[in-house]
Amino acid sequence: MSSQPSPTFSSNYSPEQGTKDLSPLLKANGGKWVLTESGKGVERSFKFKTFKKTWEFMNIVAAECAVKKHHPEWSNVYNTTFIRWTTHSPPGLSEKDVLMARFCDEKAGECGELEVEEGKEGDMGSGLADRVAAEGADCCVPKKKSG
Ligand SMILES: C[C@H](O)[C@H](O)[C@H]1CNC2=NC(N)=NC(=O)C2=N1
Repeated sequence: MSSQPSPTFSSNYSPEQGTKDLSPLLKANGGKWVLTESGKGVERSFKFKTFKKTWEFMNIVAAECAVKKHHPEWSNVYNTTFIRWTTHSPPGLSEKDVLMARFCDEKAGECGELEVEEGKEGDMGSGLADRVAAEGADCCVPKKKSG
């Protein structure tokens, strides 16, 4: 048994509020999300009947990301998508991460989410998301204003 990480919130999200908002979403409290090793994010996998259903769900999430101006670290293979919510700047768990995690739970239910077998949900898709985050992402580097 390894010890549970504790959450690290973004500097603009009070730990009191964050803890209150996040707690019900965590597996430890009957939710489905687990904290990342660093405590700066939450992650879980979602499984659906088909690729089409999975893609539909990802489309719904992507549309909400555009509204919230907040993106996930995620990956997909066939009928499973792995999603991690973390904020890059300022680093840690932000209110948007918690809102988006809750949004995903709700929409996945509406898309017919299937149970992932206990013990099999573990690292599904996290390796791929880690690689993209480490090698590819220049998403949240503050951009210089042009002109
Ligand atoms: C300007 C824009 O809002 C920022 O770059 C946003 C975009 N989406 C983001 N998403 C995530 N996950 N973390 C961020 O820090 C972040 N920053």
